[in-house]
Amino acid sequence: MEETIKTFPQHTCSWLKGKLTLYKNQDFWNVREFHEGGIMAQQSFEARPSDVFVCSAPKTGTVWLKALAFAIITREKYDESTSPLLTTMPHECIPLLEKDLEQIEENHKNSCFPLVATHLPYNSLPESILSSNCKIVYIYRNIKDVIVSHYHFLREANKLPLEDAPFEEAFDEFYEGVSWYGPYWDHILGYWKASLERPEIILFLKYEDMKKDPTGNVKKLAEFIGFPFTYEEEKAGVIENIIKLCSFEKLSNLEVNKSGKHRAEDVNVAENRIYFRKAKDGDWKNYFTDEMIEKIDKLIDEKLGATGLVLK
Ligand SMILES: Nc1ncnc2c1ncn2[C@@H]1O[C@H](COP(=O)(O)OS(=O)(=O)O)[C@@H](OP(=O)(O)O)[C@H]1O
Repeated sequence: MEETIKTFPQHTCSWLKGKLTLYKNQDFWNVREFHEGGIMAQQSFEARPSDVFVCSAPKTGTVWLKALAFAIITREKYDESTSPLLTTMPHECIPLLEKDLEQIEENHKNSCFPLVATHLPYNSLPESILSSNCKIVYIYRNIKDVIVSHYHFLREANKLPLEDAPFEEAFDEFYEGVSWYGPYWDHILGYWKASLERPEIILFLKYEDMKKDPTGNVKKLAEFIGFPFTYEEEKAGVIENIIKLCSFEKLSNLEVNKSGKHRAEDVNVAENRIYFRKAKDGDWKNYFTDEMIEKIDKLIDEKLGATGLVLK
């Protein structure tokens, strides 16, 4: 498969000094390994109706959503002082469809753990997920903060200091649609259209809304994935405890997330700390010029104006 993928349209990111090459297949850009994993999942993955998919474009709040979903479904077994989230990076708590097929199959055989994560666009999800009517939770975020987050993540993952990685070039590339699992607007649009057709199986969450109203959104999430909180749990403060456990302040200060490594055995090894940067709404204001603001707002109006989604 490696050779086939090398025949796809490709783009080497010059602002990353050529350290990253993305390939385009099925209308989205990705690194070779994750395209391979996605194609393998499409060919062989058999979903179970009880599987719950945590879906997102990168840098939109994936780690947060994973931590919350994990804490919600494991809350009978663990509390905020015993949770595996205290010692394990959230990405390692939920298998990734385009990477961890074996682990997902093991979970199917040996446990009732329902969570699977993926960054795949909706149109590239394995058919069995849709025909099994699996629940899908999707998170999206203001595009400007996603661009800044994407920039820093790739810069850090490729060990480039700020002065060697021009933000303007990273912006232009993202604007042209060349981003990890991008174009970002197409990613959102795929899940958005599907959520209109099948609202009973797709829950749309927005990063900024979750920050404004964590309790309401965590309750909504728990209900949607089939693990609603009881009245007694609400009274006992279980929701607030989960929110605190999964907060940026808590997770980013844990030793595992400060000094651990994600996929330590893998070619794509990354330091856990780079998944926890600032988590601030509006950090883009420190990076965008007026011209960038105008360009991206116009693009989003064109691409997503009809949806009513607000990404500015
Ligand atoms: N617990 C929690 N709460 C709120 N926000 C959080 C949390 N953990 C991580 N973050 C911020 O999310 C951004 C990373 O996005 P993703 O998790 O989608 O990245 S990835 O796709 O898994 O690589 C990245 O945003 P930026 O800080 O703006 O870069 C992280 O800092």
